[in-house]
Amino acid sequence: MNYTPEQILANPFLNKGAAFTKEERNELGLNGLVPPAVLTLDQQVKRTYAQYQTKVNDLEKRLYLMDIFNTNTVLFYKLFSEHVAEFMPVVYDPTIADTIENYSALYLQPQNATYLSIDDQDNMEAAIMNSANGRDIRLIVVTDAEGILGIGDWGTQGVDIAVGKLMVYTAAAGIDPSQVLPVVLDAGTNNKALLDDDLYLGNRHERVYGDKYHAFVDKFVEIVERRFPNLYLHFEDFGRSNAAEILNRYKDKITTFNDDIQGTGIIVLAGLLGALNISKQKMTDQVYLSFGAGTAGAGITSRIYEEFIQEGMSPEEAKKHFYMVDKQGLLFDDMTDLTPEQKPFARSRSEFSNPDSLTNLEAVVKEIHPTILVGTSTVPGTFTESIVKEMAAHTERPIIFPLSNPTKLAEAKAEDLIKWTDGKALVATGIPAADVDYNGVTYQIGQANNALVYPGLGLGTIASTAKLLSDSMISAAAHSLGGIVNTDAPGAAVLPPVTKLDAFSQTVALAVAKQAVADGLNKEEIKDVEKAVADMKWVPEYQPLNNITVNKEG
Ligand SMILES: NC(=O)c1ccc[n+]([C@@H]2O[C@H](COP(=O)([O-])OP(=O)(O)OC[C@H]3O[C@@H](n4cnc5c(N)ncnc54)[C@H](O)[C@@H]3O)[C@@H](O)[C@H]2O)c1
Ligand SMILES: O=C(O)C[C@H](O)C(=O)O
Ligand SMILES: [Mn+2]
Repeated sequence: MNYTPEQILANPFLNKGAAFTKEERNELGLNGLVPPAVLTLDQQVKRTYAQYQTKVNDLEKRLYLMDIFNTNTVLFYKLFSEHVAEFMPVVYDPTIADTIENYSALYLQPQNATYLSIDDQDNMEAAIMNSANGRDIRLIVVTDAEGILGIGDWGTQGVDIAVGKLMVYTAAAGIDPSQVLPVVLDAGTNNKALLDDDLYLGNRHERVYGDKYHAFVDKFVEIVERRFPNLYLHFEDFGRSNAAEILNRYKDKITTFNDDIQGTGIIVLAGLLGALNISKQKMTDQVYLSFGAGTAGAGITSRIYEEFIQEGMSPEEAKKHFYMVDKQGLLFDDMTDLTPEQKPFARSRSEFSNPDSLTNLEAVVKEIHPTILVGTSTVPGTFTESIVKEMAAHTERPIIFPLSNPTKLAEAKAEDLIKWTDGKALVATGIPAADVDYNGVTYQIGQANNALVYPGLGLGTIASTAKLLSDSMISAAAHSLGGIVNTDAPGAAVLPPVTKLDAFSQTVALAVAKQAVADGLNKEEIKDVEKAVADMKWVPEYQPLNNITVNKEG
C-alpha cells in the first residue's frame, strides 16, 4: 500500500507515535513530524497509564483510552493487557452504557466502525468494503441496538457495543484487531429522545420490523459471508422479537454466534457448575427459576436444560425443574403472548392449587422453592430481602445470579445477598462486584458476564476453521472453566477472576477448538489444535512496517 507520512501517523494500525525508530523516520518521511526522542513501547505505556490515572471519573477515563485506541492500536492493547481487570469496567460494561447513551453528543471519530442504513442498501457492500479497506476480516460484531444491555433501544448510537465487545476479544483472547469489524445495522429507533435530538447521528424514523427488516439483515449477511469467507459473525443486543429468530435462521448455515443467548448461557452454566462444586450438589437436583425470560433469560434456561439432558435426564423429567417468570408472573402454557423460546418452559395451571395468584416473583418463590434464581429482567432491586430470605429458608446454598446490566439495573447487590442469607448464597453478578467481608469471611463474587467466555469461544472457533458453532462446542466452552477456582477455599467465587481473563480465554479456546475438530467441523485440516490456537494469538508489539511505500516530499 502507498501512504503519505501523514496517513501513516493517522492510521492507528501503523502509527507508533514517539516509538518510530530513527531508521523508520528516515524511510517513512517522519522526521520532524514526531518529537525527536525515540521512546519504547513500555515508556509509552507508562506515560499513558499515568495520564489515565489523572482522569476524574470512568467516562473521562474511557474517553482518554478511546483517544489512544484511535491513534495507536498496539499501544492501546499493550496498556489494556497490563490492566485488564482495572480497565474492563471502563472500556466495557458498565461505562460503555454511558458512552452509548451519549454517543451523538460525544462523537469525534468513527473508530473503524461500519454504519449500515436500512434506507441506503444500495451502498451497503461499498460501505463494508470501504471500512474493511483491504483487511482480511475474520470477526464481525454486529448490533441493531434494539436491546442494548438492559437500557433499551439506542439506534445508531449502539455501535459502541460492537466496538467495545471487539476490544475485549483482543484484550482477552488476542484476536488480531486488524481482522475485525464493528457494525451497526440502523433500522431506525423507537427511542423518542433520540428522534427528538437534533444532534442524533442515526436514521430519524421509527424502527422497521417484519419482512423489510429481515431482508436488510439477510442482505448484510449475504455480503459479509461472500466477501469474508472465513468469517465468525457475532450478533449482539438485538431485540427480543428478532434475536432468536435470526440465530435460528443462520446457526446451521454459517459460523455464527448470538452472545446474549449463547454466550450468556455458557457463562451461567459455568457459574452454576462452579457453585455446585462449592455446595457439592448435583445439577439435576436443582429447581431453576428464570426471572425475566427474554433473550438472555430464555437462552440461559435452554442451555441449563440441555445440561440436564446431557446428564441423562429425560426431557419430560428435566422440564419439571424449570420455571419462568416474566412481566405476566409465572408463565403458563395457556398465555397467548409467550415467545417461541418461552413456550417449552411454560407450566400448566393444573399443577398448582393457586395458579392465579402466581403473578409476581415473591408468590412464585414461595410456591416452587427454587434453588437457583437467575435475573435477566432489567428491573433493579427485584430480588428483595424477603424474597431472598424465603428462598434461603428452603435450600441450604441458594444460587442467586442478578445479571441485569448495567449496574443501575441489577436485581440485587452481591453484598446484600450475602448478608440476607448469612453467607450462604452463592452469588455471581453481571458487572464486577467488590469482595464482601461478612462474619470474618471474604466472599469473592464471580462475574457472570458473557465477556468471560465469548473471546475464547471466538478464538477457538476461528482457529479451528469451524464451519458452524455447534452445541457441543458451546457445552465444551462452559465445562472448560471448571477446575480453575479452588472451590474449597472459604468464600470462593463461582467463576474465575477477570484478572486471569487472558489465561482462561486460552483454556476456553482450546476446549472449543478440540471439540470442533472432534466433531469434524473444521474446514481446513488441523494436525495440532494447540498450535492452531497459539498461532492465532496476536500480541501487542510493534512490528516492522513492511509492504508500505511512502510518498514523501523532497
Ligand atoms: N451478564 C450477562 O452476561 C448478560 C448477558 C445478556 C443480558 N444481560 C442482561 O439481562 C437483561 C435482559 O437482557 P435481554 O437481552 O434478555 O433483554 P430482553 O428485553 O430480551 O429480556 C428482558 C425480559 O425481562 C422481562 N421483564 C421486563 N420487566 C419485567 C418485570 N417487571 N418482571 C419480570 N420480567 C420483566 C421482559 O418482558 C423481557 O422478557 C439486560 O439487563 C442485560 O444487560 C446480562
Ligand atoms: O454487555 C454485557 O455486559 C453483557 C451482555 O451482553 C448484556 O447485554 O448485558
Ligand atoms: Mn449483550
